[in-house]
Amino acid sequence: MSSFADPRNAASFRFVRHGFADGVAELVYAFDDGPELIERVTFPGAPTVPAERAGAFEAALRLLHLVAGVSYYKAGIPERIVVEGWTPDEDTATLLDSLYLHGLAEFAYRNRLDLRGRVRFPTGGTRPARAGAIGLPQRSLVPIGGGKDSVVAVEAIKSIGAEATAVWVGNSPLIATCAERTGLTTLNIARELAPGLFELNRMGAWNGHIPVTAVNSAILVLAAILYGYDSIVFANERSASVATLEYEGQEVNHQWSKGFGFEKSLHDYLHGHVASDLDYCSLLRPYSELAVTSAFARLGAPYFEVFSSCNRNFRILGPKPADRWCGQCPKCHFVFLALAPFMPKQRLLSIFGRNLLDDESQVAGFDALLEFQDHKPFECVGEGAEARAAMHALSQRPDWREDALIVRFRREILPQLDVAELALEPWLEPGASHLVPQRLSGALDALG
Ligand SMILES: CC(=O)N[C@H]1[C@@H](OP(=O)(O)OP(=O)(O)OC[C@H]2O[C@@H](n3ccc(=O)[nH]c3=O)[C@H](O)[C@@H]2O)O[C@H](CO)[C@@H](O)[C@@H]1O[C@H](C)C(=O)N[C@@H](C)C(=O)N[C@@H](CCC(=O)O)C(=O)O
Ligand SMILES: Nc1ncnc2c1ncn2[C@@H]1O[C@H](COP(=O)(O)OP(=O)(O)OP(=O)(O)O)[C@@H](O)[C@H]1O
Repeated sequence: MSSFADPRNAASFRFVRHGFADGVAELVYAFDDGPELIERVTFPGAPTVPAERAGAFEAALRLLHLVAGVSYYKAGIPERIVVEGWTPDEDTATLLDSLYLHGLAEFAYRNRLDLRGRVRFPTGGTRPARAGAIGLPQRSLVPIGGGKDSVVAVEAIKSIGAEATAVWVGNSPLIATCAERTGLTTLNIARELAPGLFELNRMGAWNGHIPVTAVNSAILVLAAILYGYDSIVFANERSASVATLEYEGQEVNHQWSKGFGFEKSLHDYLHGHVASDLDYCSLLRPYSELAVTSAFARLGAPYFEVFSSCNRNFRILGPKPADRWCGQCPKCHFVFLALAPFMPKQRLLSIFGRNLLDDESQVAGFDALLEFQDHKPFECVGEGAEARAAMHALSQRPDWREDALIVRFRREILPQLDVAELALEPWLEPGASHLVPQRLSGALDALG
C-alpha cells in the first residue's frame, strides 16, 4: 500500500532541505508531513567548490531547489508554500511566483484550475548584498537538446572560436550523439526525479506540463559555478515568447520558460544574487523559427542523420518513436514545414523518411500550426503567421504545390488570408532584443 496521501488534499507544500555531496545535489520536498520526495542531480567528476565560489554555489543550489520544486508542487497545488530554514527575500519570491504562475499556466488551463492568487511564495527575508564577481573563466556552457536550435547555436559559437562545452541534462542517447557530433568537449548531467512523483501520478495527482527549461537552466547555473564557466548560452528563439493562447485575460505559453521574459528575469537575478560575472542568455533570441530553420539548412548538414526535434524521443517513461521522427506530433509537423522552404525536397524527405505534406491524414495537425480553426498546439512550435508564410512559400514552388496539403491550403485557406502578410523574408530579419554578452556577439553576426 502507498504511504502517500492524495496531494490534492494537502494543506502545504514544503521545501524541506537541499544538500550537495560527492557531486550529487539532493533536493527534498514534501506535502504536509508526508513522505519525502527526493530529486537527485549528479554532476560527473565534480571538483571541490573553490572558496571564492562557495557563496555563489550555495545561492545557486538554493535556487535549483526552489525552481525544481515545480514538478512536485503541481501534484497538489496546496494553499501554502513553506520554505524551511530560510525566508526568501522579495526578489527571490517574485522570480518564483512568476515562474510557478506562468510556467504552470498550460497545466492550469488544461486542468481547469486557476493559480492566480494561489501561487504565493513566502517572503520578508532580508535582501542580500549585491553579488560580486567570482572569477569565472571565459568559456561557455552550450545546452544541447538534440534538435535544430542548439545545433545552430553551437555552430555559430564554433565559428568565432569561443571556448565552449556541449552540455545536456538526462540520459537521452540521441542528445549524446548530437553532442558528440559538435566536436566540443561534452558534459552530461544526470537528473533523477523523485520516484514518489510517479506514485503520486498513478494515484491521480494533478499532472501536466512544467517549465522544464527553467529547471535545466537552474541545473546549469550550478554547473557553471562548479566547473567554472562564465556563460550559459541557450538556443531559445524569438518565437518562443509568443503565447499559445489567451484565456480569461491570462497568456498561456507552452514555452514560457524559453521566452525572453523568463530569460531576462533569471539573467538579472543571477547578476544580483548569485555572481555578477555569470551570464545567462539565448543566442537565438533575435531570430524567428524560420530564421533558425534557414540557418540550420545552411549549417546543420553534419547533423542531418542524427538530430531530432520530436519530443517523443525525450520521454522518461512513455513510449518513444520507432525512428527519430514519429511523424504525427506538432513538432514533426512544424519542423517539416519550417525546413521545407530552405532545403532541397529530397533531402528533407530523406531526413523524415516520408512526406508529411502529402498525407491527408495530417490535415488537422497542420491546420493547428496555421491557427486555422484551432489554436497553436501546446508544443514548441513557431507562430501561426510564420507557419502560414512557410506554407504560402511552398504553394508557389512547382515541386511542392501539388502535394495534398498544399493543394488544400491553396484552395481552402489561402483565399481567406491577406497575401501581403504571407511574405517569408520579414521572418528572416533579426529582432533587437537579446542578452548575449559582448564576448560572444560575433556569434550573433555569424547567424545574420
Ligand atoms: C518528453 C515530453 O514531452 N514529456 C512531456 C509529457 O510527459 P509524458 O507523460 O509523456 O512522459 P515523461 O516525459 O516521461 O514524463 C513522465 C512524468 O514526469 C513528469 N515530469 C517530467 C519531467 C519533469 O521535469 N517534471 C515532471 O514533473 C511529467 O509531468 C510526467 O507526468 O507530458 C507531460 C505533461 O504535459 C510534460 O510535463 C512532459 O514534458 C517534460 C517536462 C519535458 O521535458 N518536456 C519538454 C520536451 C518540453 O515540453 N519542452 C518545452 C519547453 C517548455 C518550457 O517552458 O521550458 C518546449 O520545447 O517547448
Ligand atoms: N536535456 C536537455 N539538457 C540541456 N538543455 C536542453 C535539454 N533539452 C533541451 N535543452 C535546451 O533547451 C533549449 C530549448 O530546447 P529545444 O527543444 O527548443 O531545442 P533543440 O532541441 O535544440 O531544438 P528543436 O526546437 O529542434 O527541438 C535549447 O537551448 C536546448 O539546447
